[in-house]
Amino acid sequence: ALEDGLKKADADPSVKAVMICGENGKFSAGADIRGFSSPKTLGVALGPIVSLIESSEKPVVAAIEGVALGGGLEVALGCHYRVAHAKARMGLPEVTIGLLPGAEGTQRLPRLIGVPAALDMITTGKHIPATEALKLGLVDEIVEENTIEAAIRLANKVIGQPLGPRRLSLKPVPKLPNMEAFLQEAQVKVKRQARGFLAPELCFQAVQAATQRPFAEGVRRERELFQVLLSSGQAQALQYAFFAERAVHRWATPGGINLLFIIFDSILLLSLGLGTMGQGIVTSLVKANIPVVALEQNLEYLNKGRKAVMVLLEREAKKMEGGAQKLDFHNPARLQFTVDFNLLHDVDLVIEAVFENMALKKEIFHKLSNICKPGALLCTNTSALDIDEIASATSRPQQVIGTHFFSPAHVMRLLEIIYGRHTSPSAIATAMQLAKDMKKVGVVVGNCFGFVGNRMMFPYVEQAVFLLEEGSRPEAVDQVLEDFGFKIGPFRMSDLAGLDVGWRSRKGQGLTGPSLPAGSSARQRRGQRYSPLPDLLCERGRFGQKTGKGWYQYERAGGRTATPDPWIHGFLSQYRDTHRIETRYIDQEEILERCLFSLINEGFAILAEGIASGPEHLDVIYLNGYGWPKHRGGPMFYASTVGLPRVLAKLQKYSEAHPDVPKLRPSAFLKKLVAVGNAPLKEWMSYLSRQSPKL
Ligand SMILES: CCCCCCCC(=O)CC(=O)SCCNC(=O)CCNC(=O)[C@H](O)C(C)(C)COP(=O)(O)OP(=O)(O)OC[C@H]1O[C@@H](n2cnc3c(N)ncnc32)[C@H](O)[C@@H]1OP(=O)(O)O
Ligand SMILES: NC(=O)C1=CN([C@@H]2O[C@H](COP(=O)(O)OP(=O)(O)OC[C@H]3O[C@@H](n4cnc5c(N)ncnc54)[C@H](O)[C@@H]3O)[C@@H](O)[C@H]2O)C=CC1
Repeated sequence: ALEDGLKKADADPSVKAVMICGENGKFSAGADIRGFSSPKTLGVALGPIVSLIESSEKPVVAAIEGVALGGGLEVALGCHYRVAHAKARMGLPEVTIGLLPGAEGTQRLPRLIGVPAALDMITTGKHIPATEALKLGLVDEIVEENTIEAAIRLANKVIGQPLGPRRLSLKPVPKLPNMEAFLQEAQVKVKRQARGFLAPELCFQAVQAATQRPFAEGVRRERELFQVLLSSGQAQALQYAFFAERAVHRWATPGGINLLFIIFDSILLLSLGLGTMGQGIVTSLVKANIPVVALEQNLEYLNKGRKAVMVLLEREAKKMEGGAQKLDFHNPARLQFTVDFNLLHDVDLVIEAVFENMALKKEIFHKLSNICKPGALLCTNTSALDIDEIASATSRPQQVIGTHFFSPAHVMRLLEIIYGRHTSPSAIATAMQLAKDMKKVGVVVGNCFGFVGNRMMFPYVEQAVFLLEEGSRPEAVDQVLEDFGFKIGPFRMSDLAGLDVGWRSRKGQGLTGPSLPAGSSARQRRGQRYSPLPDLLCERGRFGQKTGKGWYQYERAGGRTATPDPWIHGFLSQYRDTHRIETRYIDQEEILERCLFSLINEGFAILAEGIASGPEHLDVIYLNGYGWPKHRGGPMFYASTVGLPRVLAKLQKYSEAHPDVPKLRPSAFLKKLVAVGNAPLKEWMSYLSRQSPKL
């Protein structure tokens, strides 16, 4: 249609200029992402249309409202002038779906805004606001009122002016005094951050081509690189992740009730507990413009928490400087700190984040139930405790729900929303809306120990520790998983989070410490293999980064640079001697498969139990809360690319070698999916006789 319209306009002498706009206040979100996997649309090329726009003999002005993303922005780059609404956003996000701007964008953008800014936009895929676009020279004008009228005004003004200087393909790429050195440094940075993710590196190469070749040759290079990415499994994984993230917003209860209309504008929210999590939660709420009261148990904790929150908010305010939105956190109507429980009367929603202790949580929920107004929703940030038991301490279990944030809560996007036996649909809807307002990804899951994310994480960490017992080292295991794409491996992660957290939980479960029955075997608990290694480290005061020693050593307590620790190596070999374990060489494949396949196996068990609605939910949880590499699409998608028969065969092999490790025993659901012929991921749930009874 664009092509037809342009040709008509060119042929009609009464037409003096052309304005291109979108419908309903949006310019364009780019290509239809679903189209990339459909052979029908592969033949359609946008590049030649962009060239056609640029070569028009009549001025073409883009009127950008809402978004101009991907192919949409490339269309705008073909226009001779660009007018944007002040609230519009622009970007070339192709890299985030595993591609590069394939309609000549990598060649035009550097010619317009220079190599550093273009490289930044293209390799990160970030959306920039119109104000920034104006500063960069990406748009010619921004307006507060009617963009289309402003674009028409501009078009009328420029009729008759020479178009040559406005055709980006004819412009040289602006020179940098040190282009060579700049590009080298930029490439190193892109590679370091990409960790096996192809698209940023190929985006870089396409922009580099713009600096080295004439426009037409640069376009050819862009096309070649685009084809490489298009046929890579990584692009498919990222596009799957894009739609999976949107699919988790569509949830329904068994009766099909779906309520998502709760508005948070005037809600007063209470955050209870201002420790590590409370601080991040309060920061996120203020950022989301939700009035909040933060409550602590005494003035000492309150002042400590307030200070930490203020530091976080100052930092956030700095990041937002120059933008349209301001953080309003000095206003007591927006943020209050208190130790006065009487303020609970007025709040609409409470998020509890006190110590992880069932008796304390029950005591608090009982109090909340007595004090809060009848409609108030009571949320708990517990990471593993039973939501139903917490709800049983209240007279309104239908209004109790788990809202499991991830640390640091003002950064991590995931919010696991845990539905108890009595939780009402409107409570779920409210929590989902809260996630949306906080710009987080809410995923509704059922209630079980560890919920979804942590429950899948337990076998992964367990395998990592077993591998140490058998002969590996923390740095070897971490390296394999970091090469796979995780930002940090399990041991670095455990040092960061603090080994004492798990130790406390294991003591609570009677797996170690004074409550462990006398005469228990060192490496067995309840008939299953158990590794006391993490407990032994804790007993020696090695809690990780906070104490300067854990699975690694650090420069000081609180230090962040992990160095392999010879003490650990000696300790491990002594441990193996004590327990008569023969040290063996463990290769990378075994490390990867045992850690990942045990996690995936747990995922199948979760699906079969109806704790999550589908594999996409598990993948969204892992992509947004656990640093699973995006270009691998999440654990369940990854399993589908490896092939379920292979996952099953490997689990069977490892399970036979370690019969006392139940988490390696293949789940019945996985076996069933293999038996029906390696069903594709989209069909998995149709092989369960009862779907999501808990949702
Ligand atoms: C002709 C082929 C020739 C190819 C030549 C190469 C051209 C290229 O260089 C390649 C490209 O353009 S690739 C596409 C680049 N564009 C993007 O990545 C934008 C992705 N979308 C967004 O960021 C947000 O949805 C956005 C900011 C737009 C809106 O966010 P919201 O939070 O308001 O809404 P969402 O819930 O995200 O989205 C609403 C519904 O729209 C669907 N959707 C959005 N963008 C889409 C897109 N580009 N393709 C297909 N579906 C898309 C989205 O899935 C959601 O659907 P439902 O969940 O069913 O409602
Ligand atoms: N730290 C983490 O990475 C994550 C923790 N969680 C969960 O979040 C909750 C809080 O954890 P953290 O913030 O790490 O703990 P924390 O120990 O840093 O903070 C807990 C805070 O609760 C306050 N508190 C205790 N009793 C109180 C009472 N009666 N009234 C008001 N405040 C009270 C304490 O003074 C303390 O400031 C726990 O349930 C934990 O399992 C969930 C996700 C991640």
